[in-house]
Amino acid sequence: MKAFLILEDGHVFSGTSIGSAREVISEIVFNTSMTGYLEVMTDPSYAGQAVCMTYPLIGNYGICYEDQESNRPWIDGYIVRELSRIPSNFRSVDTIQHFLEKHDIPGICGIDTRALTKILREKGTMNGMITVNENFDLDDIIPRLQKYRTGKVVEKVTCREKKVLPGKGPKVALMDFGAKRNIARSLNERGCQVTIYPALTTAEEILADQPDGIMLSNGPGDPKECTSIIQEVKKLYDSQVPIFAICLGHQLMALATGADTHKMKYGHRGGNHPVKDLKTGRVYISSQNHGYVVDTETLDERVARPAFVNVNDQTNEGLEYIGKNIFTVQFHPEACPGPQDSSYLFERFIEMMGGTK
Ligand SMILES: NC(=O)CC[C@H](N)C(=O)O
Repeated sequence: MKAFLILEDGHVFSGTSIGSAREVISEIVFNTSMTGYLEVMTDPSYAGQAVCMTYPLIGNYGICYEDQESNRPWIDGYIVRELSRIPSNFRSVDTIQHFLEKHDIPGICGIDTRALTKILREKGTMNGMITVNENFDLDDIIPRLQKYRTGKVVEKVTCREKKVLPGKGPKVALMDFGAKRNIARSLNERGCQVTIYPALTTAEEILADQPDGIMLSNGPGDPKECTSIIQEVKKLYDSQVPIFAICLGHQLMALATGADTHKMKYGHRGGNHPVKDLKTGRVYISSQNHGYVVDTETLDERVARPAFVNVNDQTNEGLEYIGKNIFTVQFHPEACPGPQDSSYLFERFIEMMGGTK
């Protein structure tokens, strides 16, 4: 079946429908990872976005459920050049086609993803529609695309109930704003007892459980949409409990302590983003997925100082909070997909909490 990707600037790509035939409007972003497509699809930070994979052949090693970063795919739509017809992998239990269909997620294949990516890089991230309706009316669709806003998405992806992963080491409270599974796993396999809390849990409730440390997770959407969560994060900042935050968590801590964030032109999504540790000068290759960034000019130097910078575009990649046991990163030390260069940061967090007991 034919499908179309219509961008809000009027570009139309024609390809073949994959997954569900449902029509969807979403923000269109691109990801440059060469592997790890299932981790991307199931990363809750993509809720509210349709993802174009720049790697030209997707699906060749099938779907291995144990690689999922959450219990379902969260992308609004999927855009690929070529979908592998014959996945081959001894661990594979499904195909992308079936996986998307099962979760009612539409997609399009057979389009020039390189041309699409160039448009997004030149004009910036924009909204788009994936549809199988051949009689679409651009005059009707374009104003709808221009008006569309993603809105609040954290509430949609967070867990419904508190959950404990037992461990003999430090007790970590993990705030689930749409956490990738490998954050809890990275802490748990280093001995931590991890309690995962729904995003709207109050600071009082978390602190009453007396955690040794608090982990603020990644998550979808504009950080400024998380108004009530930001107030709770401020209370966590005011407590003396060590805090480590990743991506959305990093942005929320910055907003909670008076700094500002803004939307980037087309964001960072992929597995090869170089970040430099400003203390040591050492560069790590990191996994990234974000469209917003902390404005370093708005940082109060008495509150926080930049700890990491992106080597490609000099944007902020991490903060260290002055006089506090708090550090936060914009990139993903939990990888999945992507390089594991920065997984040592979980060990740094454990040391901040007093080490393994
Ligand atoms: N992976 C994340 O946590 C992303 C954070 C935020 N939604 C952004 O796009 O910048």
